[in-house]
Amino acid sequence: MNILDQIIADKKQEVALKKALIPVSQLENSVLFNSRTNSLSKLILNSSSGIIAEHKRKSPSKSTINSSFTVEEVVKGYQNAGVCGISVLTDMKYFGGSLDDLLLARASVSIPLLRKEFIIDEYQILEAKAHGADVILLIAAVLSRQEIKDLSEFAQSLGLEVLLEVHNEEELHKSIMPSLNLIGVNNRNLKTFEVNLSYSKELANLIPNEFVKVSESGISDIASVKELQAYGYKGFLIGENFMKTDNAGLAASEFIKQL
Ligand SMILES: O=C(O)c1ccccc1NCC(=O)[C@H](O)[C@H](O)COP(=O)(O)O
Repeated sequence: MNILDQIIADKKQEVALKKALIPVSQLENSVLFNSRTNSLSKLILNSSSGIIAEHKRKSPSKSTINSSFTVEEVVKGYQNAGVCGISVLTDMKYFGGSLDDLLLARASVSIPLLRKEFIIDEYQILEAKAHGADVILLIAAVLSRQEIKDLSEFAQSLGLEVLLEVHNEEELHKSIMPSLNLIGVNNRNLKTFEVNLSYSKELANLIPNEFVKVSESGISDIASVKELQAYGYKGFLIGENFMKTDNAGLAASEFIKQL
């Protein structure tokens, strides 16, 4: 079993447990559930940098990245730096995140928040909305076309945008449909952890222009962003490069000033 299969097997158990503990009605009655959402895709299209900065404590590929920052200081630093949106990892076992992180982020900033999660069930989309997300992630490698359709349409019916993540041509072709807003190419192979920006470059022309193109993972220098911009990428999801420093917000600010 590769790491992605393991994460999904754990996630199925986690979701079943949470469904038994917290009823849908509780999520739907939460204060944030009926609040308005912000469009990440519009902000990216109107920005010159397109940076989506990630709150990431640890990862399966790198173990601990940073455990000393508070969520509030990271996300406020990112917002002050001028990022378009913030990705908040909510998986506890593999990334050290939680839905409380998302809630704290929502209380601290007004810019769009992406719930970075392994979404396999509508229940997790209701959780995302109830905890202040504006965007959800769907990973093509772990979902069928029908599941992507059902989950993305459900998210959009709640006012959430959808970032669909692919890693190869087959996943991209399977997934293209109108109920997506952004298409992200993950430069990290989630089964082997190999990182290579060539994945974004190879898929760039195959992504229809109506979707905002996002390049994800392994981005650590300005030259890479400029190169990817030339391939039509407007959004850049960056986690470790900022989180591994002493001041994630400052690192993001210095990065954006050079763009
Ligand atoms: O980051 C990992 O090791 C990882 C392993 C297995 C599944 C997902 C994983 N990461 C999720 C992400 O997509 C990244 O956190 C995100 O794109 C930012 O990447 P980076 O800038 O390289 O931290």
